[in-house]
Amino acid sequence: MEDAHISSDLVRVILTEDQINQRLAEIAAQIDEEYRDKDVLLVGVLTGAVMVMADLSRAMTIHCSMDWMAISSYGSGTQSSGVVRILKDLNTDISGRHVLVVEDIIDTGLTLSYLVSNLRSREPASVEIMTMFRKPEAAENAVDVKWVGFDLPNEFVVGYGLDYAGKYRNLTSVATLAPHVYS
Ligand SMILES: O=P(O)(O)OC[C@H]1O[C@H](OP(=O)(O)OP(=O)(O)O)[C@H](O)[C@@H]1O
Ligand code: HPA
Repeated sequence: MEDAHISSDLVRVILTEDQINQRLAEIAAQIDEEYRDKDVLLVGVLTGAVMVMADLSRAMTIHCSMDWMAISSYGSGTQSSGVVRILKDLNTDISGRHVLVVEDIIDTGLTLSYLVSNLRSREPASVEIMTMFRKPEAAENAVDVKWVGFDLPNEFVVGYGLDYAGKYRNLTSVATLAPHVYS
């Protein structure tokens, strides 16, 4: 029977829970300022953004609404399939609304470039992006991101919403996985 504790599968912690919380507080203060006089709709991208949406929204002190989309490009592995699909659309009509997309990670940037052009076609008052993590390759699919928590090295990481094969999302830090996990 494999060890049920997540920690036995980790090699290196890249970001601690404290670092994540501190950065979230800084970003939440900037978002408060930006949307002080606007009715902002936070759009979380399922499933990975659940953690950042919950923590960011509670670090904010202004009113906000929330909605969710599910988009898939990764299947169950570590490589983007390159094909982006909407699995669940918004419940909200965003025409004339100020939309802030909340993401866990921008890796290739494919998911967000598709999502942002899709949202813009619905004629919102504005669309901005907040992502907790960003990988170097994101620069290739130019998406204009207003708030980035952390720039990460180009390796596969898990935790704080990020999964491998559906697991590790509930890790409170961000870490790399041991080779035995992939074999
Ligand atoms: O910039 P990209 O290369 O497109 O990658 C980023 C996307 O990949 C992950 O989603 P995934 O499709 O794995 O779904 P999940 O959130 O349910 O894990 C992540 O949550 C982003 O939405
Ligand atoms: O490094 C990653 N980890 C988990 N999910 C991801 N989706 C894109 N990049 C990653």
